[in-house]
Amino acid sequence: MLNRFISLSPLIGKGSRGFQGPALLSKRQSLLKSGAKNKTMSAKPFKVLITHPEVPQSGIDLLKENCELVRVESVPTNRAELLQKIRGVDGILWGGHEALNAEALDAAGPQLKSISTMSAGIDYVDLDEVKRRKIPLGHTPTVLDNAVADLAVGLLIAAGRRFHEGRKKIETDKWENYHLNWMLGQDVRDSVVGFYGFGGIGQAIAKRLSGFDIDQVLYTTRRRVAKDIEKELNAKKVEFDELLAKSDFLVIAAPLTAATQGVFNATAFNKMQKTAVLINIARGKIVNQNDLYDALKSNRIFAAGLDVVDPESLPPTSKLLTLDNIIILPHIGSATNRTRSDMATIAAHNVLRGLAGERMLSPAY
Ligand SMILES: O=CC(=O)O
Repeated sequence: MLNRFISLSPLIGKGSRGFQGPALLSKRQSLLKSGAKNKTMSAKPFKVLITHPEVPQSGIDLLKENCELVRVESVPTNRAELLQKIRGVDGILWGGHEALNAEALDAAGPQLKSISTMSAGIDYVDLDEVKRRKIPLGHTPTVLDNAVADLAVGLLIAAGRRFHEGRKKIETDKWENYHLNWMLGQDVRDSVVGFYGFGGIGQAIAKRLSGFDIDQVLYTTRRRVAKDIEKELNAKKVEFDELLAKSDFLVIAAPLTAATQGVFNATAFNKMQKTAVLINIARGKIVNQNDLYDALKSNRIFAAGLDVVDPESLPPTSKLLTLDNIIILPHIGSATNRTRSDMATIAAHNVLRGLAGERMLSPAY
């Protein structure tokens, strides 16, 4: 009966999975444009909590057709409000990055059938707890690949070509371009670009960089990517040590897990080239920040560009901010209007599909 009311299969293709790479992007784009035109019902059988007041209207409009919406109003999220409003809901669109754990699931109650985050990374979710309760969980990878990839390319050039340091030179009246070797940076042309993690975001970055005449893409992942993707992107899977040794630019694009936490530490930096540039658009905790500070301060590596740090917010007193050879952004990889709206659309579809007992568009497990 539930399926009859809110099945999205005709709209999004039964069993369709989340985006797996550039090849499938066009399919996702047409999905997003198609919108959801479900049959309007007189009674709304589901109660869905929206945990953040700024979830874009695209997602709200989809959900409100068939669901009674309950909304958290506070920003940053007031946990007490969330825990009170979560009681008795059937579905949740988890709009922020606050802990989705046993406390929240207990407060919701056993009728909870469907949750989607509005993020690609789900390191703030207690996944074991969600799985144990057999609650379908969705997330929103892929729709943010392009926005994050654009930002990563920006960071890579900004760090390699010393944008931040250049700006400081002007501010401190140290414009010394009468020196021929002043402010020289690293070429992207003919460089080896390494990826630690090579999913949709990594591949979207590599695709963009092919326009910069790079020499080769290397990547380290658990599983090899499809051969046609390797061919298209001139990419080769290598062991971590080779990645460290050969990359001129090394981009971290892997999820934060127990296995990836702290992997970029002093040992790793000591295996990198002195001219190497490190980019992190994934999660701050993958990098040991003290070791990164030392590596940059001693010019053990050339520069770093970070969109993610640990903790977030980074305190303004952080010693990282005293360095010239680092550029740091406040985790804005997916922060474009269109991407945020697409994320809300996919999250809403996930929630609706979970409520209908159907496979989510982007299941997280
Ligand atoms: O970092 C952003 C995300 O995981 O969506």
